[in-house]
Amino acid sequence: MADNIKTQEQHHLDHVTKEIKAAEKDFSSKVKSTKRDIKGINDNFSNDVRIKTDTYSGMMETAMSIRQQQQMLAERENRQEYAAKQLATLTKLEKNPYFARIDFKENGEAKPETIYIGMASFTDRPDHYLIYDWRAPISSIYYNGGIGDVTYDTPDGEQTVNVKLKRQFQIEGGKIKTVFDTEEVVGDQMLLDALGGHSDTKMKSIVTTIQKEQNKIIRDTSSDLLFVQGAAGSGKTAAVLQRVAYLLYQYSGKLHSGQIILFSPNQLFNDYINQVLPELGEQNMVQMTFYQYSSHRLPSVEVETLSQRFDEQFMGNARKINDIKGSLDFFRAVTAYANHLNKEDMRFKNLMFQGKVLIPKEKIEEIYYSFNENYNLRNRLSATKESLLKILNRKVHTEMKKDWVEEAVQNLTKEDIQRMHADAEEEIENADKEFKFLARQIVIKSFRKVQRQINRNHFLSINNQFVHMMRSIPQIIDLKAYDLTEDDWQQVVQHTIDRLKEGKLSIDDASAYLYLYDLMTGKRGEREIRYLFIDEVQDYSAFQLAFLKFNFPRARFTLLGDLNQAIFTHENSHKLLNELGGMFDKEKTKVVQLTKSYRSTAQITDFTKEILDNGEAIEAFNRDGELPVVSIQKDEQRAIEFLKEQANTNVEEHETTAIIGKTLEECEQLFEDLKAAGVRTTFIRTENQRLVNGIIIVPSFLAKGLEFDSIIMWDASKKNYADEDDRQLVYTICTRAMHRLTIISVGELSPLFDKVDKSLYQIEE
Ligand SMILES: Nc1ncnc2c1ncn2[C@@H]1O[C@H](COP(=O)(O)OP(=O)(O)OP(=O)(O)O)[C@@H](O)[C@H]1O
Repeated sequence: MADNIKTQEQHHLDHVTKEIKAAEKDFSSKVKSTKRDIKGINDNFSNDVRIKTDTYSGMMETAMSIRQQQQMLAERENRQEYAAKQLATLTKLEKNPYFARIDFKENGEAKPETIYIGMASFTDRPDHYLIYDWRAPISSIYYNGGIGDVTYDTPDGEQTVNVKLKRQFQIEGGKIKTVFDTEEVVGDQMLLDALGGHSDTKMKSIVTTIQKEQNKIIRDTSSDLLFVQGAAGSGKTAAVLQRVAYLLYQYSGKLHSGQIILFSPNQLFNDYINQVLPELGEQNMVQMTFYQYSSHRLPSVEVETLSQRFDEQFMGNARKINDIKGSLDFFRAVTAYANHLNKEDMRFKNLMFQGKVLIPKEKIEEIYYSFNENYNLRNRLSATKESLLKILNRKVHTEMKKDWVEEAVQNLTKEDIQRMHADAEEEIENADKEFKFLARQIVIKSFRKVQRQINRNHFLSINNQFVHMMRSIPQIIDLKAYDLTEDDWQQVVQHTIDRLKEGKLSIDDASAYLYLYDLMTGKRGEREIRYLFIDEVQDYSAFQLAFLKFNFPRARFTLLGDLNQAIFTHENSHKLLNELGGMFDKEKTKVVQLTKSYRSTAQITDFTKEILDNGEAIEAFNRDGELPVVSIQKDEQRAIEFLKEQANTNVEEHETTAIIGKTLEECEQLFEDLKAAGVRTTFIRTENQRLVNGIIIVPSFLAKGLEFDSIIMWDASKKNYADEDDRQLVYTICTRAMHRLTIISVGELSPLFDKVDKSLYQIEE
């Protein structure tokens, strides 16, 4: 790049920096002055508010002046908050104001216009933009095309401009480090620089190098369902996080981060991504795992954890039944079953008081079915509750006459009695009335528990209902279509019942249980949430997705997945797309494919794609590295020795290294063995831990969505990965590597690597 261009650009940068600094000064003094104002208002509160409480008008005047003070305070606080936010943005901008410049001509205009694009917009006077936010409509030019005609979306429809110049910058500490002009969409060189760095325990934003396909995902505002099917490392997670930032910008003032929810594969992943949005100047959305969502709603049930789910082997009939439980057929069956409860079969529990039946379940059932057919489950339940509360009220009188109440009245202390009167403000006329008053208070107080039980639907017997539903399924679903007999089904149901008796549910059963409960109680779902994201959607069943749709009825869905990385649902995940089709309006469904893999070197991507049966479509990004190493060692001791050497090399080269084992137990053993061999590692046992630098050991099911400079796959032997079912798991493990992949096998290598061309890796024996 000619020096004079760099000089000119530095000149421009100096000017922009100067303006930013001036604005910073301005906002900084605004923050200070509003702080002073707020302190002043608080200090002078008693002086400024004229307290007059003698007369009605005096009281009114006092109330008005308090209100005025409060309004003033709120207004100053808003101003201070705004100024502080602006100041924070400017401080960030000052360090790195922009990363690109575009010169373009709009239709019919003679002179090209120049814009600079950065992390936030900045104007030195109204409507005079020195920097455009990367999310502004015009900034799409940068992501959508190279030199020549480029089309982008504006609030008024599509626009085409003719791009004359596309310039990219790397700026550090107010100085331009590099400038380069490119003809491409986003230059490979810039992407190479971004991808060539070392991984971190926290994911970073990709704003400067967003790819065209990713930009489509980020800026989509028209789909109710956006389904992104992308290869490992194709930037699904990255795109979705920038999408959240985009939506918050686009709908600023109307949408806040609490209305966006992200379902992620595990807690470790949540921790890994939680810096991206703050880095982009936005707040994090709500993040949870499906397990957390289910177990939070079922506090008295132990829902199967990730690790337990992973260890569960479904064979033969159990597998077919699991397929049913995850299907849309089953979702519809639960819905149909709940509908029939409007007529019969609702299960109830007695309402108890002091160990005795207060309102028997037969009575509750009678009330429940006394309402006419037009009632639905929701208003049938609320009408029943109303009746039960009335009955409870009527029972107060009878209960007051019981011995225990008389005794309780006699045992009341003076303070108790005073307190009861203070609450009720009733006059004492004579001893009899006084006794009745106190007895009534005592009964009402002890009935409160029953009242709470009524309000919280505790008279419904969800466990019995769930069991009854499971038993009734053969009448609703044609089991033959799933190659199962009724006996097969009832056997598995018995297992579920036994589990439930111990207070446990599998994650699939928990979804059905919750859905049934929601229908029984007429729950309408969480209406606040406007956008729902699911990462690693291939590990969800169609049932779970339909359940989430039911629970978040006003949310638009963005689903990200890689059918090749289904580690829980296996082959079944391929049906998912079809089933999804039925849940959303076709017109408002968009499917985007991302085939280029950015995470790994070309050598690693070329190797990993051959593990798959249908990996041809995956395209490696042109970043060079070493060939993956496959090391087959005779016995465990030699394998540990090799592992130790490799781990030491990685540490010397400052690479973050993850040793990924298949199961938790295997990792535990390896951790002990390595400790004995003098290798320091951190063992990630649960998803609640944090990622740390250095060497970590992590079980395969917790490695989802994560990445590391270097991956060592531990024990890729035939005995460990014999099953065809493990193909996707092996692919998921190997694709976590950015720069280096080492596969160690104790004994014969898994046949899942048989298809990989020998020229794509280096073998060490
Ligand atoms: N446009 C881009 N510019 C720079 N880096 C990118 C870009 N797209 C993706 N990356 C990087 O590639 C890596 C993989 O991205 P990400 O984790 O989002 O992929 P993914 O599709 O979610 O992968 P997986 O399904 O394997 O978990 C990350 O380090 C991400 O920052």
